[in-house]
Amino acid sequence: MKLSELRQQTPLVFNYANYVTPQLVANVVNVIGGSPIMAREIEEFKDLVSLSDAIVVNTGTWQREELPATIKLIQLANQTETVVVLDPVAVAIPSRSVPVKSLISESQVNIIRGNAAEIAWFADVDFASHGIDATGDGDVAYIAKLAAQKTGAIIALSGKKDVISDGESTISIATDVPLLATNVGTGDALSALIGAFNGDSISLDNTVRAMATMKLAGLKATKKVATPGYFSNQLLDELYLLPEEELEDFIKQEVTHD
Ligand SMILES: Nc1ncnc2c1ncn2[C@@H]1O[C@H](COP(=O)(O)OP(=O)(O)O)[C@@H](O)[C@H]1O
Ligand SMILES: Cc1ncsc1CCOP(=O)(O)O
Ligand SMILES: [Mg+2]
Repeated sequence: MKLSELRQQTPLVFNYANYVTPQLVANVVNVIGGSPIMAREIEEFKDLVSLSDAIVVNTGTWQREELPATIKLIQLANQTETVVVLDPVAVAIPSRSVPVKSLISESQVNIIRGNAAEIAWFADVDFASHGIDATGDGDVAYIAKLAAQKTGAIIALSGKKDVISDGESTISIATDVPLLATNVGTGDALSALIGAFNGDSISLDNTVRAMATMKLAGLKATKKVATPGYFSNQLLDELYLLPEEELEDFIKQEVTHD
């Protein structure tokens, strides 16, 4: 959906969040115009999925014992055709990849949002990482396309260059906003934004719009502040104030089709 539609429809975004960044994630959903809710009680899933427009599963602080509940959550979302976004934090670390493999084989994730190292794991390509961060170099457009073909999900690969691919079309936004990488949780918040923008229907365009929203708000914040602490607050303000026309112009100028 477009930004004005998002602000009108206030999509309810159910975040199965990590315990590091839920406040930032909830605020980003709120200031853009959506409505966040965080939960992890299995008894609540049926009600919450029936009320939600998007489900965002972040495995950042996941415990292995949560796997059956998470599969159940995604299966419920699949039954109601509610979009599911997966944020597979540091999935390339071998012990973390085991439950993610089960999750994607037993339930259908519609969109996977991760940094280049996380997405490279789905593409079966080596890419250097350091904990939650991607540190390597590689052909990110190729990696995103391959990951989309292997998983059947839309891939939203974030970094200096964002790439969105469904395995056929591949789209890039190469806008460098280094301060976005200084705040832990911008990736998690981006995944929730992707859920919000895809709340009415799942598409490459809606995913591009969400990625462009974070880049443009970050770019605008960078023009006003220069350090990470102020940047975090300014980013929320820029998301809150973002004019739809500016976003659509930014997309026209910055988005390239590979
Ligand atoms: N080096 C960078 N230059 C510009 N933007 C970046 C850079 N690294 C990350 N971003 C932006 O920061 C946001 C979070 O992405 P990323 O840091 O890749 O996720 P994660 O926090 O999950 O590793 C995205 O909007 C992405 O475009
Ligand atoms: C530090 C940390 N540890 C586990 S999850 C997490 C936050 C990850 O946030 P992001 O993926 O947005 O950088
Ligand atoms: Mg991340």
